[in-house]
Amino acid sequence: MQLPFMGTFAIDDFYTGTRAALAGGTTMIMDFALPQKEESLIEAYHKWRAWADPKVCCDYALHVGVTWWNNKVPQEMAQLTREHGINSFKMFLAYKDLWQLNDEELLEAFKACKEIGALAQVHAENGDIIKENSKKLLALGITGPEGHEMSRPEEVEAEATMRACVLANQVGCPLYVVHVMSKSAADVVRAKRKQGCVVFGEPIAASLGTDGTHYWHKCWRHAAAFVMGPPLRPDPTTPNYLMDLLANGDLQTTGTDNCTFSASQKAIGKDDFTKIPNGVNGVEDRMSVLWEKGVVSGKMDACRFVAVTSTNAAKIFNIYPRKGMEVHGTADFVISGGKVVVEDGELKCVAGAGKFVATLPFSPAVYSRIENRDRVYAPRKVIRAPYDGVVTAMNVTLASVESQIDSGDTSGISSSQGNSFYGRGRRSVPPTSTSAVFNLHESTFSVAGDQPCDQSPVKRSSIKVNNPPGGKSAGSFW
Ligand SMILES: NC(=O)NCCC(=O)O
Ligand SMILES: [Zn+2]
Repeated sequence: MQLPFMGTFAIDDFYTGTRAALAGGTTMIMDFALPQKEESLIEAYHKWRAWADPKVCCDYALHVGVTWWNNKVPQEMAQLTREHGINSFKMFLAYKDLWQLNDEELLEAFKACKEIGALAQVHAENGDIIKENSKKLLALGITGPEGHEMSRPEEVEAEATMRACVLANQVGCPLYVVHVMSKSAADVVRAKRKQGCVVFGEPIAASLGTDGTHYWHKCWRHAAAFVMGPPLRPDPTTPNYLMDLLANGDLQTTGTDNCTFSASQKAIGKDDFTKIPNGVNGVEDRMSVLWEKGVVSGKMDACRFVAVTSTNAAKIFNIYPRKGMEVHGTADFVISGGKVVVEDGELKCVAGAGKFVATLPFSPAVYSRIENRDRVYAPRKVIRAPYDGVVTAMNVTLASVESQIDSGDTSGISSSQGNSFYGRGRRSVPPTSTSAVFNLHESTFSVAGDQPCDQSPVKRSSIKVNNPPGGKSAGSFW
């Protein structure tokens, strides 16, 4: 609501926006407080509270954006979590030169979230690629809304989604992917969840209800109305696909990213698609779109509808159980905070009646698995008896080794020296043990065939290793 963005302000403010939410059956919203570069996160939070508190008609909470990085930012994040009821932070992989963080900053932000029990959220698109593609398209004379989608196709969203999942997983941070707009990005979320990552995916009313073919509409005003980031996808099977994933549990919640601009605001970009303010509506329509495309279509039952529109988000953002709502398909009556605010289609909401809802850190729905993983997968050292054999003296030269061998004194030479590059021809070194038994568990292993501790008189032919001991790994270690 009223987001300052791309040279203007989103046209829904906290009054009209929350009024619309209630009219559609939504009794609490979560908005984003997004600091400008270098602006204090705490100041941005207070600014949004001052905008919202006198105007909201329903309850609301805030996510705060981490739109730039220095060593003060994690301190402010911790303070927001401790003192101001913020338990989620949004990081942008897009909007280069405005809000975009690089990978190093993302890692720091993810580490900070984990430390304070917050949920990391990402806007997943590769801003560097978008910048490059936009330049090319504009140079080709493609200035209309279709250029918006062409500059940031599915792959650009999927890459950033994958990168965010990997970075977050590497530091054990739970991740929430906002506005999942494409089949490819949804597939990444699904695959990462199957691999055990703690990641949640949120399609929105727009991506579930319509598609990106509108960007090619002949009426500029019509096409521009659909411009948002990441874009709606021209593949018309996308909404059904996302709904199926939502129905079967691969995606978890539904948002809107409600960020509306009038036609005249969109027209800031009438000659250049990169200047069209990004954002679409949805806060009033979300429940109806979900009911129609989710339940009436037969993809999900009423209980799953409640879960994906309300309960799952409440659990993830640690404000469950606190809300209760009975629905009859459309919002004939809406009760918010014990008061009837919609009765027979008539809105009876009051500005300032909503209250700020603090969100506490370490949401059990998010952190119980993280804590379990940390405990089970914690790196552990192998407990073993100390090595009590010979240790090679450092700075041993070839000459000194050879003179020791010639004199028959091999006590100071480790077996690895004996079989080193220089030692290959000297198999006449007398074995210190006559046993031919070879304990692979206690040896190091050379794919070249020679065992560094091999003192058996039996000369072995080379060993071809197709599979390393312990099996193959998908990683790079082997
Ligand atoms: N999504 C969008 O186009 N506008 C709102 C800002 C953002 O989250 O990207
Ligand atoms: Zn976003």
